[in-house]
Amino acid sequence: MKSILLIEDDVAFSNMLKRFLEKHDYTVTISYGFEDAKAIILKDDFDLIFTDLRLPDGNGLELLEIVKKNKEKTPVILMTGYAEVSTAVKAMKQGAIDYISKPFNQDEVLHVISNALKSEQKTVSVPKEVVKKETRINSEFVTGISSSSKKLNEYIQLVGPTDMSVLITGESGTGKEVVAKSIHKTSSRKNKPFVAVDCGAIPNEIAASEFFGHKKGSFTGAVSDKKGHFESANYGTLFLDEVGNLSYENQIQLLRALQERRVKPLGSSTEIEVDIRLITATNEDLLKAVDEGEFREDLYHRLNEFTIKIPNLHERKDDLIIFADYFLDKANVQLNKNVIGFSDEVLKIFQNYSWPGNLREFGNVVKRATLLTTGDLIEQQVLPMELTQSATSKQEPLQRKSFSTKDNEKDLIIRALEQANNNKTHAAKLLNVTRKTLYNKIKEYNISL
Ligand SMILES: Nc1ncnc2c1ncn2[C@@H]1O[C@H](COP(=O)(O)OP(=O)(O)OP(=O)(O)O)[C@@H](O)[C@H]1O
Repeated sequence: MKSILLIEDDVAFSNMLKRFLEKHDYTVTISYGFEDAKAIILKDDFDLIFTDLRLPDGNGLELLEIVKKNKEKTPVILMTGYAEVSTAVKAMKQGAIDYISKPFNQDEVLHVISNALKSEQKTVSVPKEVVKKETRINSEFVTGISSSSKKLNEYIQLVGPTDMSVLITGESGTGKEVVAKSIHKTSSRKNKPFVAVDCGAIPNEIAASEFFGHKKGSFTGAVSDKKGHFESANYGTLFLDEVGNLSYENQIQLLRALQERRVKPLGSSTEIEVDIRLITATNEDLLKAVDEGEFREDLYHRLNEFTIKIPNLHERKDDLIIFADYFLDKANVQLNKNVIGFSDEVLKIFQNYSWPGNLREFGNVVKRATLLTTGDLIEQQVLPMELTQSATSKQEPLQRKSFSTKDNEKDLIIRALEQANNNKTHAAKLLNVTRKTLYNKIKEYNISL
């Protein structure tokens, strides 16, 4: 498989071109800027370099010079705007093998590339950089390029290798669990278990048994021995999501287990030593809960050795295209589709939407749109209404005060869940009730999800 280094700062365009070329059996590495491309060129070998003439921090002609000096045999094709053709011709005199003016069509680009490769018979192995990038795409974590994403990643890299307890805050669907996993993966515990527990989903009465386990017969319904989450996560990381939902009694039990580093399953007389790293997450204001006496201050400080706040998606607009692309890749694999990219209108709609459900909503929107797309590009028609409706025609608010009759209540819950793509935290927020109340209501009305 021939390898191409594609250097282009237009994220949407480069990602689309990458996917198109990959469809035609090329391996493509993208670089968005001059300095980054220079480092890659010096480090790895490619069969072809395909670069834009104008880059935010340099230009294609300088890159051409670097290639000619260091990787003399690698052919370089320049992409130019219409008015820059004369510069491109000059570039060819300096050693570029060809140029192509934008906008170009798919046949043109394939033709130019295959011609350039034919004239250069040298084959190089797939560079390490490519393998690394491919695994990044296969991984569950996208780093992003916005300044808030860079900061987020810095924090993960900084706190990951330590054993500090991390409290992750952020609205529903912003990626708290994904960040927790990423911290685990950068720690020395990475080959040990990562156990995620949704505290909002555990009824108060069984929380102790869930956390610490139980012995058969220790209470009615304990039909066999059960390992608790602490024991399951031993030597690894325990991630407690929605930690603010723990009852006061459960908070005391949790604090004790953390301080003593041992747990006792219900009905057992033996304590088990546990060595876990704790990561917790909340989308509530825990400090306010502390002030109001609902969350123990000592536990709060024990959990909060380091805090990471994840920004909302609308604060990470520079990352939108990268995430869109990541979710599209994922959806293509899951749905066995081969959609190449997004129309310009769709990208504009993505930029203008407020994304109340954050990355979870974005992933769901892209997946649904991928399923509905029959051509190469995702078009506006396959987007859900709430994205295409004008910002002024807001949906009827779903407020708790509307909870009146039972039928009305059930109906409201179903609507909220639909609107929130079955994200219970988001649905609870729309209804202005706690997540716990929502769980209880879902159970009470037997609502299937
Ligand atoms: N950095 C990221 N890279 C890739 N995918 C991400 C990233 N952040 C979030 N996602 C995706 O967004 C969705 C929501 O992420 P996650 O479940 O971690 O959010 P959350 O904040 O824990 O939500 P909740 O508060 O509802 O529990 C998931 O599908 C996840 O894969």
